[in-house]
Amino acid sequence: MELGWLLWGTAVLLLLHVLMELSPSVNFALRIGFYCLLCVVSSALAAVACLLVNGGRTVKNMRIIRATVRTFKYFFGLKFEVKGLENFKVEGPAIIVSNHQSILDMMGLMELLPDDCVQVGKKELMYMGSVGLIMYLGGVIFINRKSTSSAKMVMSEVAKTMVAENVKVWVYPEGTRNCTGDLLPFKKGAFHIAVQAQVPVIPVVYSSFTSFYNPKTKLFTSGKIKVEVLPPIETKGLTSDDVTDLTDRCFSTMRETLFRLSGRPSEARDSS
Ligand SMILES: CCCCCCCCCCCCCC(=O)SCCNC(=O)CCNC(=O)[C@H](O)C(C)(C)COP(=O)(O)OP(=O)(O)OC[C@H]1O[C@@H](n2cnc3c(N)ncnc32)[C@H](O)[C@@H]1OP(=O)(O)O
Ligand SMILES: CCCCCCCC/C=C\CCCCCCCC(=O)OC[C@@H](O)COP(=O)(O)O
Repeated sequence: MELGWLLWGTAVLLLLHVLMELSPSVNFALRIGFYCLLCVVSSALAAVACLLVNGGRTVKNMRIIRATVRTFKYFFGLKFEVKGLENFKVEGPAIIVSNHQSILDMMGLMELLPDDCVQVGKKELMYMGSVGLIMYLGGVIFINRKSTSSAKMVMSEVAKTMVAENVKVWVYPEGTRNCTGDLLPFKKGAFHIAVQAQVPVIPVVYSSFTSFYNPKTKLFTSGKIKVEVLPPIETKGLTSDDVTDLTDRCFSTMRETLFRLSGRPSEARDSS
């Protein structure tokens, strides 16, 4: 009986392996499916650990989540080459902004995440079962993207609490995933918070995933991701009138860095 199961198991694994080799679509679906399964199962396990160790919703749980998610890269053959980590060492709170390419970004996020740092996420993520639960327990700030006024209210509250509680806040200023190898125009919420709280903005840039991950062409192989934490941009003395300029400056620096890290030629930069 047990030998029968073993043979069936081996046959199914072999079949999946052959299908993955033959078809990029099957390879992509299985690898993404496995990633989602890993997220769901690890979130459930991490949630139990968070509840046992810290008792409820607190940024301290991010340490447990970070340690869990950092193991994921080994399953997918992903390597991170990180530079500039010393730029996270600012006194007190800060706003961290980074580019957002895919759901795979959670691995890159946790690879770098400093202590006492929460992320801003869309409200819909809260309803993703154990994944929503772990985000809630880690202190993720959920915003309703369908209501500008409510999102702005939550962001303004964040500006106050991040100073009171001495936490850093990680925002994806593009506001959505974008896997084109370029940046979408930045939304200004993160920069408003930074100015309101008078805290620095720390830009983080991940090189383009397009050489190893592309949902359109069903590409998902192993790969190397270069990451750079850029020097903090001070906001002391800036007012709401300076937010547009601050946003534009940060966008230009990050775009330049993205192209450099991704090895994109300068003609391509100028023509886009
Ligand atoms: C194992 C499992 C893993 C577990 C991992 C756990 C980690 C989980 C990580 C989860 C990661 C999940 C990752 C994700 O889920 S990413 C998706 C969610 N994140 C975001 O959307 C963040 C970026 N978005 C913004 O910052 C937007 O601006 C918001 C959402 C705030 C509003 O967007 P909206 O599109 O509605 O409006 P608008 O941007 O056109 O702005 C309208 C006007 O308002 C002005 N304005 C804006 N804000 C403020 C303000 N605070 N005070 C005063 N004014 C403000 C603004 O300048 C503009 O005016 P003007 O300039 O045109 O005159
Ligand atoms: C009871 C319901 C059960 C539902 C189970 C759902 C299973 C979910 C499986 C895998 C989830 C892995 C996702 C990890 C977290 C990803 C966060 C993320 O990257 O969200 C995207 C968001 O930044 C921007 O959203 P859009 O690009 O605007 O869209």
